[in-house]
Amino acid sequence: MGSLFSAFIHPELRDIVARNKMSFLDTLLFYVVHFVDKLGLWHRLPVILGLAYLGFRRHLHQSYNLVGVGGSKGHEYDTQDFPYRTAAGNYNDPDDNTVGSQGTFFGRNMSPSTSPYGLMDPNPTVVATKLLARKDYIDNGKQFNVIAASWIQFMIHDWVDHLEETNQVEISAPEEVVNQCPLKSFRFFKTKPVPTGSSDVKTGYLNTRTPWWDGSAIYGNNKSGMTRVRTFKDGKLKVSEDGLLEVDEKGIPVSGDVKNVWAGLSALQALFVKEHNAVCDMLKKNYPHLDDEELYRHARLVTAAVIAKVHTIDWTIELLKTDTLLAGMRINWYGIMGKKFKDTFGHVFGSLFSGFVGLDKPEDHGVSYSLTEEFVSVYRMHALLPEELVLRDIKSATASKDKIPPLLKEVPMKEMIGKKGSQNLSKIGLEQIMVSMGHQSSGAISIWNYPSWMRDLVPQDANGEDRPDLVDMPSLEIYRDREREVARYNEFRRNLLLIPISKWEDLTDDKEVIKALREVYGSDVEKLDLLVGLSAEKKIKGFAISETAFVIFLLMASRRLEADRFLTANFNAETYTKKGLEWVNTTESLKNVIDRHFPDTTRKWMSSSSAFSVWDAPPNQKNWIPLYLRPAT
Ligand code: HEM
Repeated sequence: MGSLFSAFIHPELRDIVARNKMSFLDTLLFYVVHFVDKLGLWHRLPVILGLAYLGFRRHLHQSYNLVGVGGSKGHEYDTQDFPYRTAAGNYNDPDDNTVGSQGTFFGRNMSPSTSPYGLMDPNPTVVATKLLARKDYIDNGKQFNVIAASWIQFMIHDWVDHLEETNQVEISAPEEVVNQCPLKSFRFFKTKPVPTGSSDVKTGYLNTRTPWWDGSAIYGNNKSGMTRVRTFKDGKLKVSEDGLLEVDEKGIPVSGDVKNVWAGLSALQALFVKEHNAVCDMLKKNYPHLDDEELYRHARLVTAAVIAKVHTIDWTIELLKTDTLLAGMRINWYGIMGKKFKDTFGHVFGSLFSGFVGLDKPEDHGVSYSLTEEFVSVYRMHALLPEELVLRDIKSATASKDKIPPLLKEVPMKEMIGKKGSQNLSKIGLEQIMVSMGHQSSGAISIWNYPSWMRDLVPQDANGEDRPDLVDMPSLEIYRDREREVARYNEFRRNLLLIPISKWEDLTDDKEVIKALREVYGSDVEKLDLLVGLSAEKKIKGFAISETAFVIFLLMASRRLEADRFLTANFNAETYTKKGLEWVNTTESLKNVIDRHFPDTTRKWMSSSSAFSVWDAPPNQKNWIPLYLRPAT
């Protein structure tokens, strides 16, 4: 494109455009996107124009922000031989049976950081103490509740975790902050670097969970994990009589993933075990000839798709509460013609019209599916967690007009994690914890809002056993991003074609925050750690996360759907069974799932439209203007 146009591009983005060797059309799209960015305009546009912007932006990221790590390791196969989700996530991608299986490389959304700063520059404990540690609890108002916080941990435990080394590192707090650090020093295992055998990204890291949206947080990530959770009768999973997860002789829950669990996560695992078992009952009734294995396989497909759907058209639209995102997420699932059209005519005219789900074949945009380092980094959302769980009394109270159950007690979060958390959960019960979490606002993703109790946390290993070394989580998270060569904030933005900041005032209007940023990073905005930048960034109205994090979501949320054979080519009655597919197609929200297992609970205790907003929030008002014709929210 001529020099006339390039003069208008932010100087630091010119290099990125040149490095990416963009095609003519893409350069044009980039100009449009960049022009809108310069005016800070996209989220203020009417829905239809906002959607066009997001479509252009996503297209650019699909072309320039998918970096494969490690290359192809597997082989082609006949997909008909594997009409089910395997225990370790292999045999999903038709071209390579290993793609997305346990132990494969994390991909990247950009090259590893070129930052000149060292691993300890500045010391992670200084960053954590001065910029992350919670001062006064900031919550999310009525928008997002503690179920929503637990939900995203439930998803993280489905998607990602890094393989560690066996040798440890130690971080010590320097004198300037040591008095404010509950741990003067702490030890942890390094992330294990593995040679990729490729010349572009030479070292990579392995994902110990299956990155597909396959419900591995309840089904396990390999054969032994799967065997542990199954009853091998009628396809069902183990669940205890009180409806919670079974607990083994060591006091550890029996579930697909038990690392760093707390009661909120175990509750969601239990709820979806119940969902799986209910699907098994339904299938057995309709298809009495199916054996245990067949029932298990179909029920897993159905339950995993329900989870993916709840996340896409319920959780995400509460996280990013604007009409444009409401439209965008529904388009991802149903297409622009909407649910009624798709229910009537099936998947026709491609993804724009009918959504990703049910596409003829999976689409990976030329890069084998994986989740990425940058994806993990933007999901560092521990600030969502409160200091205490506020327990509500649902037994003695009768339903009040405002549907708010009386407060029972506040339980410190430390009492709700690990084995102690399991014991406490068994006293509380599934229904009570769901209602309690439903009525409690989650923490806001903001500076100075990292849970205090996580500064001396007892982590659990993959077997659910307490680790001997306590960790300072916010410091550890700063170290992790640097260790895995994830770009720092400004480089991250540039690589996502977002306008970088040139001074602290570009990041935030808060003078106190700017003062603290200067104290830690001086005037060097390039040094700013990603997690701090994501927490400090001015937010778009209605967004509970930063715009920078959102751009990774925009790319990866679609990818999780469109790259998966079981949500595209095999999302059909033959693979799921007719009744199984109907189950997915008639479940629209977490509320539907809760209602199925606790028929009275939401009627009695929930006023809000979504189970992810605080339950006493007023329901969404009917808006008579058709969604696509609405002005900006
Ligand atoms: C009580 C609840 C939770 C506890 C006890 C917990 C604890 C932990 C621990 C100990 C780690 C490993 C740190 C390391 O060695 O690098 C971790 C990683 C992580 N957690 Fe949490 N967490 C909780 C909830 C959440 C929530 C609500 C989110 C929200 C998205 C979340 C997202 C993550 C992510 C993205 C990682 C990085 C995974 C990786 O390195 O691959 N966690 N968490």
